[in-house]
Amino acid sequence: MAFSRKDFENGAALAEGLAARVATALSDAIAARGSASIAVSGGSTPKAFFKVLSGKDIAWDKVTITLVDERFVPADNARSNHKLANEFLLIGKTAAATFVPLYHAADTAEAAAEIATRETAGFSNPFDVAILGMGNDGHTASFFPGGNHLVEALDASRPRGILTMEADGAGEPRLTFSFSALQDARLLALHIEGAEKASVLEKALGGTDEAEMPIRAVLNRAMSPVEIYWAP
Ligand SMILES: O=C1O[C@H](COP(=O)(O)O)[C@@H](O)[C@H](O)[C@H]1O
Repeated sequence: MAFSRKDFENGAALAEGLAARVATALSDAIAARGSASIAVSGGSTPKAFFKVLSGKDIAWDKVTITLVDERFVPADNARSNHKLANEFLLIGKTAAATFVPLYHAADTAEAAAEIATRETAGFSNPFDVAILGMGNDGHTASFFPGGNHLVEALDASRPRGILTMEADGAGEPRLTFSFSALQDARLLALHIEGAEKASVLEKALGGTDEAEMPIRAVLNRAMSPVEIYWAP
């Protein structure tokens, strides 16, 4: 288990701190390899972080952005993570980046996952940056407790790519990067806010049952150290 935790006074300070860390990681990647890749989470937590990151003065035209996970819904759906990215991240300077969605208007989520796996293969090995979130049920990405493909999704030996996931707590069918594709990101961060998420994190750190709390896979056996960013 390798992790560090940075606590901030409030969400605004966290957004500044995490955006500065990510901007430096992306700039370092561009300097070293000529391009950079980042996978970001959706949900309600990342909005302030996205806004600060979108103002960072880096070579966004050399950056590819995708999502850690997505609902099987089009980008105009209120629950789409792509819509969240459009509104809070792909604005300002970040608009020069290339965005690669996970959702595709295929007949099935499985068909969309195959397309997304093909379209992300060129820049996800490994990601320069992956920013994970965590739900109060201990899910991260779309690794949900009770998920129909949870075992495959958490299998580190599985080829990196996108899987589908259905679970009682997930709402729509989901598309998610595999654990294998996220766990070796050069910068692997977990962004959580609020007292409840702090308690969920403590519980996760106190056990090993990944079926109960899939975030434990990341905390316990990711290849990269996990940098935890928290604010009340
Ligand atoms: O379903 C999702 O939820 C998690 C956590 O979201 P939050 O609203 O509690 O911040 C998120 O990390 C994931 O990307 C999203 O699809």
